[in-house]
Amino acid sequence: MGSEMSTPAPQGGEGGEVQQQQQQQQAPNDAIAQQQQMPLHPQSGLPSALVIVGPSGVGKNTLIQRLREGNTSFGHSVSHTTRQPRPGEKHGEHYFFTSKEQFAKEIAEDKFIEFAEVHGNLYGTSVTAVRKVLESGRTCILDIDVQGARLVRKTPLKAIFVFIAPPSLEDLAKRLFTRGTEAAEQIQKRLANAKEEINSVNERGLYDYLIINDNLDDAVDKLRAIATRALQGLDPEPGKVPESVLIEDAPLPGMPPLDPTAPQENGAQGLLLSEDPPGAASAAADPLPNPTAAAPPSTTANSASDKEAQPAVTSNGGTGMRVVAVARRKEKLEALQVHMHNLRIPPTHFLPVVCDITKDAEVATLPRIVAKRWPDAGGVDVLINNAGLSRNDASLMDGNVASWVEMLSTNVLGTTMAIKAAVQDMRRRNKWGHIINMVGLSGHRIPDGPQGGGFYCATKSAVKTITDGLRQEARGKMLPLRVSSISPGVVETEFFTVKNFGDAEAARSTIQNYASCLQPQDVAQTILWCLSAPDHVEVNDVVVRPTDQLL
Ligand SMILES: Nc1ncnc2c1ncn2[C@@H]1O[C@H](COP(=O)(O)OP(=O)(O)OP(=O)(O)O)[C@@H](O)[C@H]1O
Ligand SMILES: Nc1nc2c(ncn2[C@@H]2O[C@H](COP(=O)(O)O)[C@@H](O)[C@H]2O)c(=O)[nH]1
Repeated sequence: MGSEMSTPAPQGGEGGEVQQQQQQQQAPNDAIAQQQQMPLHPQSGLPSALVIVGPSGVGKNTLIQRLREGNTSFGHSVSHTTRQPRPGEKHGEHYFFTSKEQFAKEIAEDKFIEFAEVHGNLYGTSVTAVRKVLESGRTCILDIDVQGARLVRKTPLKAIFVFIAPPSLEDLAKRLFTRGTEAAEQIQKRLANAKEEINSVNERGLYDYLIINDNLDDAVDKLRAIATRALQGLDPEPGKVPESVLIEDAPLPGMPPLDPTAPQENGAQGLLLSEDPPGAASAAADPLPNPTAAAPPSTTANSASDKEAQPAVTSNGGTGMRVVAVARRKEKLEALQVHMHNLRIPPTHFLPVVCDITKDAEVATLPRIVAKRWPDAGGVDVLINNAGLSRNDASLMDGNVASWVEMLSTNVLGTTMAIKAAVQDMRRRNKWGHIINMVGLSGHRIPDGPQGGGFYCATKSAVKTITDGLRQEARGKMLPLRVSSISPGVVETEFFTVKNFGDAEAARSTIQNYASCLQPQDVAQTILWCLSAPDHVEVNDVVVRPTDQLL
């Protein structure tokens, strides 16, 4: 996720030095040991510290202020910073505003438990500031960035770590702009760093709690319960950070306003999911059309990221479908978004979402994202599972196990988790739509070849069985869910490039073995045909291949 988001870690120049110095900060507790009259690691029963982390503008200070209102049990460690004070900020109250030279001197004097370069300025927590609060028998609150949290984790300071996340990057951007304390350029920098900071939630063992600061009162209540534990010196409760966390992406900035007189789509929504592997496309004989597109009410599709996805996604033209395109590669989705914009498809009808379909928590969030972005849409009515990743080092005799795992988790588990998320959304609304899985010819036969496409074919056979199994399950429960699969032969997509680990030349020579290939539009048309069948007709499987493809 978020390859464009830069990291907040210092790089080069002053930042580079900071990083080196941080690395030398092997035992920040040395500084503590030298200076302490009382230990920073209180005995059990005494208050723990509370470390609050989160991207700039998420509301950390607001929450801390609300927590401390009328409650003297919580103290705030005042940090040092080299950034300029904002209007109204007071030295010694909001920060100790310090010159770079003074900050460097204090680093050399081992004054800090942790310090880091954040958004271009230095920030640090002094031992004295923390001790001052602890000595008064209160819980000390540290409001620090991710790098600082990692460093504090290594000290003996007994603390509970809480990550505050925004409901979406869009909300975060709004908050920073509304706060109005930074210039646009600084806001862009903070937003660019936010994605990486949010990703730190997935670092095992870094945080004890995750709070999404959506409704402020709810977030304050949650923080108060955690802070009370810290005050009582209790250990954090286990399992309070989900295994994987996805925060919805912000829309692309800078799109020109749409022409209000341009014709508008209307109607259905659906998801288009695609495999979107880090490289390109795949296997022996029948690559999947990378984009699979469209459907009525709400369509979600995985692996909608490739250029080839465009015809499929844009095939919603004239059908009134609203399409959610889901893929791992943000830059591909952005290109698709620009393309849709140029086609005058309004944001009400096309929603790109970055999501790794091998991550259960991310996939499970998709219907919630659709509901939030398109509250009028109801939910997901159509799911198109396009996941189809193949690797050329996956022979059954001596293949790479990592490639087997990658194919299995993308093609089989990704598809199944997406089905579960879509079906649960349909059940919640008691509105049953259509699920279309891309099986491919590989789900029906194994092509010849010394490289061996057997494992890929096994995953596609599994998708075929899952398609049939889902239909049986729906029938058994008397649900009017329609389940179809499409089995294309060779389609000209990135499939072979991914299969060859990005080697475009190898991909080209594979494609040249075929006089002609299917184009993504051909597959998109087949999808539309399945969807257009009257309610009492369920297309089960459509095999479609280039006229001159033999096997
Ligand atoms: N739940 C919320 N809903 C809407 N707005 C909020 C919410 N929480 C905080 N805000 C607003 O968001 C803005 C940023 O909040 P705040 O200054 O507390 O963020 P912060 O995380 O401390 O930022 P920084 O790290 O830059 O110091 C403020 O204008 C605040 O009023
Ligand atoms: N590592 C540290 N990070 C800190 C400290 N004090 C604040 N911060 C973080 O910096 C950003 C920006 O703060 P702002 O006041 O300029 O908006 C924010 O996210 C804080 O969490 C510190 O002592 N160490």
